[in-house]
Amino acid sequence: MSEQPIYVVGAGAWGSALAHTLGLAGRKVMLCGRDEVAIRTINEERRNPHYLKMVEMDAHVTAQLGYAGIEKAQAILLVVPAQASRAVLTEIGAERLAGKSIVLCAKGLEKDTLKRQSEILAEASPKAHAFVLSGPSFAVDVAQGKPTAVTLAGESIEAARKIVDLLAGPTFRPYSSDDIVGVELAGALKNIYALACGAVDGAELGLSARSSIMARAFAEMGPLVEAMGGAKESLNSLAGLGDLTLSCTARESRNFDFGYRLGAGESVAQIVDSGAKLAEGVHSSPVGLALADKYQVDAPIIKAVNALLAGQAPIEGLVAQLMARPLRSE
Ligand SMILES: NC(=O)C1=CN([C@@H]2O[C@H](COP(=O)(O)OP(=O)(O)OC[C@H]3O[C@@H](n4cnc5c(N)ncnc54)[C@H](OP(=O)(O)O)[C@@H]3O)[C@@H](O)[C@H]2O)C=CC1
Ligand SMILES: O=C(CO)COP(=O)(O)O
Repeated sequence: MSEQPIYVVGAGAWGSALAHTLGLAGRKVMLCGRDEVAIRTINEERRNPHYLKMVEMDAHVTAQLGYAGIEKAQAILLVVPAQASRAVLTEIGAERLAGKSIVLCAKGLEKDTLKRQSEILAEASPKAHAFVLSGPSFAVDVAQGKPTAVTLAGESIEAARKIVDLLAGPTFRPYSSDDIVGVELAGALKNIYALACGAVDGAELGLSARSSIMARAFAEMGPLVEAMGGAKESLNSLAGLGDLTLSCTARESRNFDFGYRLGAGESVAQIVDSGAKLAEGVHSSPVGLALADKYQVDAPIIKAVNALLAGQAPIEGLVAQLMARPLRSE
């Protein structure tokens, strides 16, 4: 029997980049999208007309509308925005996902429910096996074959290693972890902090201020991760420190860019109305704050980002408030 394809659900920037890199590694891939023109163009012209247009999609990748045949997938990568995951999993259906390895690639927390991606999967298909892919990885870099290392978490190291072997390629190197909670929180929270660091840059508060926010963000994450059942040590990883560093320093990060524009004086509405790309942190910020409240963890930077998004204060005022907090040891 010929090799069953890996299904990649979501033909946006990250889904297309992952499909292409898996194809380059010799894997058979089915890329599932919802846009007819994109599907046709990928199959006929080997490029996604909406995302990463410069990339010639590897010949191992086929695209299709919807999820036909997904029950036979070797593994499934879920690569839609965090707020869309539940609807997509529900549409695919619990039965077709049962017993399958599902690699959750979104870096976000669900609004209203405060759920992580693996919790959403457990509700949508209790018999599916959750894995989490996270770490410093811009789609454009991965798609262009630039060297990238990421974290792949599963219920156990042994389980994670099987998926690592399936996804690894010459330029894409996953490291295994058994801390699903820590890894998915790291990915979601770094987007909130990227908004803060972007705003600091946009307001020209200086590189020293930006690094201070990054370091304090790293310290802020630990107690929340631990309170929610993850391991603080998981933050010393590609998914933790690695992604925080990338997203908090690069204008290529959509979250950083969104924050930058806020810091430079635009409002959330202006940025959204201008057709800004997906910035997961905008949706995850209120969830992060609610979780910090729920677990009684001090999270002044997440609080500040929420105030910034709500238009309650400019970043300059919020940083001044952070500077006025009681002095203490690190
Ligand atoms: N881009 C990156 O560098 C990285 C992104 N990620 C994470 O991956 C996730 C996806 O990001 P990314 O691919 O960049 O985002 P994009 O905005 O580039 O793409 C999102 C894709 O999901 C599709 N989609 C949106 N809503 C639905 C829905 N309800 N049902 C079906 N499909 C839907 C979109 O379809 P349509 O085009 O038709 O709107 C689009 O193809 C995010 O959580 C992000 O944080 C993680 C690492 C790197
Ligand atoms: O997660 C990412 C890089 O690791 C992509 O970041 P943005 O979603 O901010 O562009």
